[in-house]
Amino acid sequence: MLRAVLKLCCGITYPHLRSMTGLQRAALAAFGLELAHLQMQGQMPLPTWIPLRRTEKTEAVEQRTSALVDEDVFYLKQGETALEEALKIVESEDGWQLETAERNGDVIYSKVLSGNRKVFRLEAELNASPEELHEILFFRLEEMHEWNPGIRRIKVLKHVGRNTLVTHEVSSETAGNLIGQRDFLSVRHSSTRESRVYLGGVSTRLESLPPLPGIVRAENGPTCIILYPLQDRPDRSRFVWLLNMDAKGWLPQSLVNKALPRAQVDFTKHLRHRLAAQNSDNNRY
Ligand SMILES: CC(C)CCC[C@@H](C)[C@H]1CC[C@H]2[C@@H]3CC=C4C[C@@H](O)CC[C@]4(C)[C@H]3CC[C@]12C
Repeated sequence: MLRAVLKLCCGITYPHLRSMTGLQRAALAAFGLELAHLQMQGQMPLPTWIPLRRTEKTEAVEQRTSALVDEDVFYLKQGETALEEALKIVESEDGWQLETAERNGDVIYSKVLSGNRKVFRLEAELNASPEELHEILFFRLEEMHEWNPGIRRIKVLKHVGRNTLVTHEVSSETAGNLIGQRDFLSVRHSSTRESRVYLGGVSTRLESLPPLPGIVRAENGPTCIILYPLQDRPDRSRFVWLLNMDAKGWLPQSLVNKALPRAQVDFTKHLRHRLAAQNSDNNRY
């Protein structure tokens, strides 16, 4: 019954949704996200394509659990593969061109992959150890909007073990973003090897979170961040970030190719401020 009512509502509202603007769209997007979360927490019925026999409860629960386990394995594999593929790109030696060299020593190289996708590799030194950055950039992902105005919000939709996440990321409409608001649905995976931290990610799909009205769903190809401790200063890190993004929407490629390295520079600037704030807190107490 509830499902029928929901379907009816969707049908009736569809033409109006298409003509919505501004705040209304944002409200609707938030509503959609909440529904998706309810569904993930099992407070809403699963879609009909999961065969559940409602009369035999235990069997239903078992089926649901095994479906989730398959799903977990899927995300885990997707995350690991993304990291491997991104590392191959970032560690490839040929075809990189210097894009920008900032006064503070940060550099961005770019490279055109087959299929004409331009990817960007930022290299910087940061005033924090790889573990501290791992904490900020992975385990405390949902706090990112607090220190980075380029991000509207990040929500972890699913945890698979400690090192794999499914996340929904929404960029801001403002803050030097030439391109307009985008959202991303990603699987993110982290791993640690010999005091280095690797963060990988790629766009993924989730039936319960289709693109939101009014926000263009962009796509991440395999991307990664590598955090190396500096040999003589283990409290500092070398930060290497591969940005591999299809911003989608009808935009001139030249505009996108300017906005992406700019977004990397901005991101790094905000990350530095975040680290500086943390360091001054530590000195105070
Ligand atoms: C220019 C327009 C299209 C996009 C601007 C926003 C970009 C720069 C934002 C949107 C989503 C953001 C990502 C969201 C989540 C993560 C995972 C984290 O572990 C490292 C940072 C990283 C990878 C962010 C990097 C910056 C990011 C890609």
